[in-house]
Amino acid sequence: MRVLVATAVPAERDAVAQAFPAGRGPAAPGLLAAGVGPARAAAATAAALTAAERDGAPYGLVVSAGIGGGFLPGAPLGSLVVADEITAADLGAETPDGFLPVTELGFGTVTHRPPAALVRRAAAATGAPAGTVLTVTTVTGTAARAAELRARHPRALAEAMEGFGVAEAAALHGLPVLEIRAVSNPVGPRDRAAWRIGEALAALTEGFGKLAPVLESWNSHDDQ
Ligand SMILES: O=C(O)c1cccc(C(=O)CC[C@H]2O[C@@H](n3cnc4c(=O)[nH]cnc43)[C@H](O)[C@@H]2O)c1
Repeated sequence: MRVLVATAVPAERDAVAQAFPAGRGPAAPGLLAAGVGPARAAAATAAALTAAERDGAPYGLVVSAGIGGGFLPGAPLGSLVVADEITAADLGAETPDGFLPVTELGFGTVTHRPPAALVRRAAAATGAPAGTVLTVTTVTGTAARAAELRARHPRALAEAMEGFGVAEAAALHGLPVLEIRAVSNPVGPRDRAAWRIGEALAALTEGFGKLAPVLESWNSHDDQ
């Protein structure tokens, strides 16, 4: 089964590629630097999936991967998290009584759930905790916003900007999705000096090294 790994930027794509030094073989995934943000990620991922189908080499699994912000204490700097829920945190409406997700307005979806057995295997192989990974269109930059997100999503381990878009594209193609994030910064007050992008990229490489046999051996029929 072919696997497509969609990152936001080339540095993340290259960090994943380093885990597959030969760049080929059964475990080597297709790699796509899809762009930043859920809309761009969805469009680029959908285009790649359509092209692969057209070329007679369809993908069977899509993985959203990259760096992200971590909610402490579950996801400290340099750690890895696996999403068991991929949730669009700001897709909805503000009301005087608080935020309403689009689902409560009668539209669409706000959460995609990766296959449970795949999540378990990915978490076991990497040693990463499994939890909700939020997709936001604005990087959290205040303690108040971090507290609001945590209150609405108590299981959240991390936030990033692409997972939900990648998951929407995968769902439109009838494919399962997984999201893996390496924590580059805490979710909270903006402190650019505290970002540890190099450490997070190294964690991404190490994590994909451990994930390779899981991706290679997994097929959707044995998800239980
Ligand atoms: O605020 C800055 O100075 C700054 C510096 C470098 C990068 C950024 C980004 O906004 C990168 C967004 C990019 O990285 C992912 N990411 C990483 N951490 C977070 C986060 O805490 N919240 C949301 N997204 C994050 C995201 O997936 C994008 O691809 C800013």
